[in-house]
Order: sequence, then structure tokens, then C-alpha cells
Amino acid sequence: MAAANSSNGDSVKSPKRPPPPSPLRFSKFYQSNMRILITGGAGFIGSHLVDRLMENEKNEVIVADNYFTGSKDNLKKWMGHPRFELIRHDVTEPLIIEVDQIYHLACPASPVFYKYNPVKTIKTNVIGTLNMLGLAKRVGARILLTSTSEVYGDPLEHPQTETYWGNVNPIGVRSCYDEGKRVAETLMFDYHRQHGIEIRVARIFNTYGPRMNIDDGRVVSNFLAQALRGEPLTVQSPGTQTRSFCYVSDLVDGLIRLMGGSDTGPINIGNPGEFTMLELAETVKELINPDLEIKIVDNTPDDPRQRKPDITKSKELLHWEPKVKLRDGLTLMEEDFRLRLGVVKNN
Ligand SMILES: NC(=O)c1ccc[n+]([C@@H]2O[C@H](COP(=O)([O-])OP(=O)(O)OC[C@H]3O[C@@H](n4cnc5c(N)ncnc54)[C@H](O)[C@@H]3O)[C@@H](O)[C@H]2O)c1
Ligand SMILES: O=C(O)[C@H]1O[C@H](OP(=O)(O)OP(=O)(O)OC[C@H]2O[C@@H](n3ccc(=O)[nH]c3=O)[C@H](O)[C@@H]2O)[C@H](O)[C@@H](O)[C@@H]1O
Repeated sequence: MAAANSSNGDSVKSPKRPPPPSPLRFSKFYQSNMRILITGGAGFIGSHLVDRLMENEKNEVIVADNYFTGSKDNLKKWMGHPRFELIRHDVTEPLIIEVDQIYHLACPASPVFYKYNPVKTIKTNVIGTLNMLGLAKRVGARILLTSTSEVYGDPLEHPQTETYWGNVNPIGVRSCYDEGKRVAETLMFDYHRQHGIEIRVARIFNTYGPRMNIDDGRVVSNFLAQALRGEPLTVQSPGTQTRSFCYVSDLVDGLIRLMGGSDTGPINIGNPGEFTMLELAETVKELINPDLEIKIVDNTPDDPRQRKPDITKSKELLHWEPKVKLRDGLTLMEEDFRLRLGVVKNN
């Protein structure tokens, strides 16, 4: 087999040719140009992705979700639409369906929820990804995995480039998620090399926006809900740990570009603006209520101390970079949280 250069410059064997589409795909009822499966499509990012893909009249969108952290409510505007279908399905079980593209998002993302049943989180990442790759292989579909900046663990390189192999605890309480996603990435590349599957791997950095669960447990939704309820903002110690927050519309744009482009990834998709958790709390206070208290509380084990994406690759290969600044994104999210919490803005 001929040698070729991978995107990070390593020499790898040329992958096999991708499998042809399943003959079942072209039934006599075939209408759309593209039939797209989104696993985890009832969740926060997934439902925004559905909205964007449904804007294209040539797309037919199918969501498969077990509603562990997602909700039908996020998709209510599409219920009954002729180009939309919602299936209650757990990705740890095989799915027989004819599609052209798969956005594989299914996995609890908030640390509170992925630690709730860690064995199930691993099964979702490993067996779920195997099932979706098996489906991609059978029908010749292109598949995109939403991996995470957590594959870099508590990073010793800053900012993180895609060539960094990470610093991950394999036996810690976060491992079900970060090691689970690392195995999911491995499976993606093995199916690509061994079976010629067309893969795309996105490494997403902390994303926020409307429709996050109010009591999701992640920092932006926690601070906003606390601020609107007039409660103290719980900064986990020491508060100097950093994150880089990407608004959900920017993220979705990046995912669609990655799926449509020719690079397999892995590719970082995130906003390089970096903030400490204390700075984030101060920003939320300033925007919503300057009288709020900030309370330092205990942290959880293995919390990464710093995180910031190097997005050189997504700029060059996807011509993508985030547009929404943190303050603007927080204001958009505040509107959604006010509506859902029933808290009116006093001017
Ligand atoms: N939001 C972020 O900051 C972020 C960052 C990095 C990676 N990601 C990844 O993006 C994806 C979506 O994240 P999100 O923030 O929208 O989270 P979310 O929890 O809102 O959405 C996850 C969805 O997957 C569904 N799900 C979970 N387990 C399932 C299973 N076994 N079978 C079928 N459906 C299942 C949930 O019900 C939910 O609808 C996840 O894969 C996550 O790891 C998110
Ligand atoms: O973007 C990523 O790659 C990953 O980031 C997040 O994991 P994490 O960064 O730990 O997200 P949060 O739970 O929002 O925590 C961010 C920081 O805020 C702090 N925090 C959290 C909650 C809170 O109330 N207060 C607080 O200070 C945490 O200690 C942590 O340092 C997501 O939850 C994962 O799904 C995702 O894969």
C-alpha cells in the first residue's frame, strides 16, 4: 500500500476506498439529496445542529436519542415536519437505517451527568461509536464524531494543538468520558484505515448557549441560573482554572464545515478567548446583577487547570473562526434562561 501524509504530518498507509452507498438508500420514495442522522440530536448542541441542517430544503434529518440529557422539547418546532424524524434509540444498541451522513453526538456531556453512571458513559462512547461506525460501513455514510478538548486531559501544553497527545488520568472519575472519547477517536481512525470509512473528528471546546439544561451542572449554565435566581455564584476552587467558551452557533458552523470538507481531523473547534472561572463569574455579575455574591466551593478531582484551543488548523482548513464574543453570547443565553425560569428583566 502506498504511503500518504496524514493531516498531522505522520506517514500512514493509504486507507481503503470508501464503501459504496447501500442500494436500499435509493428506494422509490427517495426524495432528499442528503439523509442525515444525528445521534444525540435532542440535546443542546444536537438540537441547534438540527435547526441549521433543516434550513436546507434538500436535507432530510433523523434524530436518534435516548433522552438521558436531551429533550423532545428542544425539537418541538420540527415535530411532524415531512423532512424530520425522531427515534427513541440508545446508541449502545445497533441501528438499522439508510443514511448518507452521520453526526455522532450521543453522549452525556456535563461532568455531573457523565459521572452519574460512568459505566454507561463508557458503553455509550465505545459500543455506541462502534455501532455507528458499523452503520457507516454498511451504508457507506460519512461519519463525524464530536470528540472533546477533554482528550487533552489536564494539558501540559498550552494552548492545545491537535498534535498534543494529552495528559489524561486513565483511572479517575472523569476517565469514563475523556478516555471514552479517546477510544472513540481510535475507533474512528481504525475504521478509516481498515475499512475506508469517511471520517471527521471534531475536538470541541466548552460550548454554551440557549437550550442548555438549566440545572445542567456546567459552569456557564450554573452561573446564569444562579444569577437569575439571585443565588451566590459557585466558583469551584481555586477559581484561577481557565476555559475558552464558544457560542453554539459558531460551533455548529464549524461542525458543518468539517463534515462538508475533505480533512478527517482531528480538528479543534473552539473559541480561543480564555477566561478564569473568577473572571467568568465577574462578567456574569456585571451583566446580570452586580450585587451578587461569589462563593468559593470545593472542586472535583482531576479538573483541568487550563484549556485554550489553538485553532490554526480550523482557520486554514475549514476557513472557520468563531464570531460571537463571550458577552454577546451570554446576553443571548440570558434571554433564553429568563424565559425558561420566568424571570423578567427590570430596566
Ligand atoms: N457542549 C460542550 O461544551 C461539548 C464540548 C466537547 C464535546 N461535546 C460533545 O458534543 C456532544 C453533545 O454535547 P451537548 O453539550 O449537546 O450535551 P447534551 O447532554 O445536551 O446532549 C447529549 C445528547 O445525547 C443523548 N444521549 C446520551 N447518551 C445516549 C445514548 N446512549 N444513546 C442515545 N442518545 C444518548 C442525550 O439524551 C442528549 O440528547 C457530546 O458528544 C459531547 O461529548 C460537547
Ligand atoms: O469542552 C470540553 O471539552 C468539555 O468541557 C466541559 O467540561 P468542563 O470544562 O469541566 O466543564 P464545566 O463543568 O463547565 O467546568 C468548567 C470549569 O468551571 C468550574 N465550575 C463548574 C461549575 C460551577 O458551578 N462552578 C465552577 O467554578 C469547574 O471547576 C471547571 O473548572 C464539558 O462539560 C464537557 O462536555 C466537554 O467535553
